[in-house]
Amino acid sequence: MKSASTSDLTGIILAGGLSSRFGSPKAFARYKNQLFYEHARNALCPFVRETVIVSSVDLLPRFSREVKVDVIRDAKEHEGKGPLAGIFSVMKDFVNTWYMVLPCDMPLMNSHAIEKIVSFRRGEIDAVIPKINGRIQPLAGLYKRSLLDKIDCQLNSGDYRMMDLLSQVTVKWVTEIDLDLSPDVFQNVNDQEALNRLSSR
Ligand SMILES: Nc1nc2c(ncn2[C@@H]2O[C@H](COP(=O)(O)OP(=O)(O)OP(=O)(O)O)[C@@H](O)[C@H]2O)c(=O)[nH]1
Repeated sequence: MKSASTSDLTGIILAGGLSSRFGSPKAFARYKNQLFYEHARNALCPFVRETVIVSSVDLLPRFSREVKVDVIRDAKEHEGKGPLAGIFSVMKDFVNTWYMVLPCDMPLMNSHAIEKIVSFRRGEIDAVIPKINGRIQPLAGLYKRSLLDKIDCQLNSGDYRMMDLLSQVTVKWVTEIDLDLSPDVFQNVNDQEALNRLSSR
């Protein structure tokens, strides 16, 4: 895979949350001989200056033992506020122009998809967000650092919804046709049944 210019891009892997439906931390679930977070890391790697895993405080020791990339906890002021808090936390600590965000629970995600998504970045837009089979995928999108203050304000107001952020900013929506890939890539795994289905294909 040919790598694009990477200096203006930081990768974010969202790995906090409770994984209550899955029953154990999803980042450390296994698919095809790799842990879930490793699939995300490998997809991002060719295109980013660095990848940052953002997780809850209880998982930090486990990540630090296993991972040779940056791992941080959610910013204290927004802890427990969901994925938007994770994005905020990385933007705050790692200054860059663009952030390619992935959840830790999309093990079919690959570099081809990332290459396509980041190729849509332009100065005049705030985010590139996939709309796959008509379904918006805000956790697998590209976000501009200029959104940092807006995200902070929104989280402070008690509104943690990604869609409320996206409704206020300039978004380039991209479909599976624009991205030239199978919708399966965006399949996320929330429970053991979904993992079993994926593994038995
Ligand atoms: N950093 C961070 N990531 C989060 C947080 N909440 C969810 N995520 C991540 O966002 C993605 C989607 O999370 P969900 O599956 O909706 O929530 P979850 O808490 O992990 O799982 P459930 O308890 O089953 O709802 C996953 O990659 C999570 O690791 C959070 O508060 N902080």
